[in-house]
Amino acid sequence: MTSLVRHYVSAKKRRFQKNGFDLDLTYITRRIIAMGYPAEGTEGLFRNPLSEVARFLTCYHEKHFKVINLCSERDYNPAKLGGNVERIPLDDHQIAPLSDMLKYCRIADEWLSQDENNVLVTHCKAGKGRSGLMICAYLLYTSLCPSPQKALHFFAEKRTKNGKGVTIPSQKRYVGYFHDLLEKGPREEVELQLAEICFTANIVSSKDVNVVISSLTGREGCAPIRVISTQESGSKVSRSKLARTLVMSFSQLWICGDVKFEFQTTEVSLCLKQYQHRLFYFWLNTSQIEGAEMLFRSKTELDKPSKRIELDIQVSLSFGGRRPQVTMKFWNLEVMNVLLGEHQ
Ligand SMILES: O=P(O)(O)O[C@@H]1[C@@H](OP(=O)(O)O)[C@H](OP(=O)(O)O)[C@H](O)[C@H](OP(=O)(O)O)[C@H]1OP(=O)(O)O
Repeated sequence: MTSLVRHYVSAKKRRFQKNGFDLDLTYITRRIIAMGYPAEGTEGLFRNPLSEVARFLTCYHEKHFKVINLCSERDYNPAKLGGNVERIPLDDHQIAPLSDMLKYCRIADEWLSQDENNVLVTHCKAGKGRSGLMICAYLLYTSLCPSPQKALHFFAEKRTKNGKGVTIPSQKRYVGYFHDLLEKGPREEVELQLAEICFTANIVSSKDVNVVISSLTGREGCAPIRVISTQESGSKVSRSKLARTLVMSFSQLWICGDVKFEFQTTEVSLCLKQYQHRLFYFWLNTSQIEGAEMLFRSKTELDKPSKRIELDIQVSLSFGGRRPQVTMKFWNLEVMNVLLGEHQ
């Protein structure tokens, strides 16, 4: 019964089923493993049981495995997996800053180059989104894959039966950003002046929309820079219900680093309490924006879009100016250069 539940939960991911093992675990290459969370207690009934993961690793890779836990939402005692466990905490369904992607690659490279028999085991919760993001970064770092598209395809084919590995558009975008970092070196940190958000969607004709703009601030997580609500009369918003278009304008709104835009509507629950319903979100890194506009042409380009949004949605951000970063420091250019220097 538990086996059926585990198979159901691991869905289309390829499992390791040999010699009495049945785990949500896949060899992406001979030395790179992705797996689902090694869980204990009730969670172990429907995910990989931690004791089975420990037994597998000891049986196949004794003293030659290192585990990287990418979950920010849960943890376990590293000793239960032999002690050689490192954590790079990332939030579920979100991006990793480029510095964390580089950190992962450095840890992987150092470990794998120590001994031909060493393997690297990466997991998040499902071992698909966040793990895929980091493993794709490493496939590029080691030139095993020549392009972001090839890396994403390679991971998806190895890890899943339906070719759906990293599916969140912002995570895919960050694999592209990482490739750019490897090819061209770190870019100068820039601040962008956000001049306008233009939003065309079915929801505009019937609902008020709130946009929460937040910025990644290292380990403190994501801090809101600005919340814009079309309900507030003070904000500069123009709406055409017929054209289903909403335009929000700003004069002095500067954004920098890894920035998240989350679009929401205010809804009322059955018990008459107000709550924010998320419509979709996306991430960008300001240094990677080259033109004066960033455009999302359809629902498929947005992260975790709500069922309430129709396919033909369009969102654009217009930037009024750019300047070298002066007020905030997200990742240290010097350190990035040193790390990349050693790589090249
Ligand atoms: O792709 P989906 O919709 O199956 O979402 C995965 C989630 O499945 P769910 O939606 O809860 O059934 C999945 O959750 P569960 O394992 O199903 O609890 C994870 O959150 C996974 O992210 P990651 O691989 O841990 O980074 C999620 O993967 P991403 O969507 O973040 O790629």
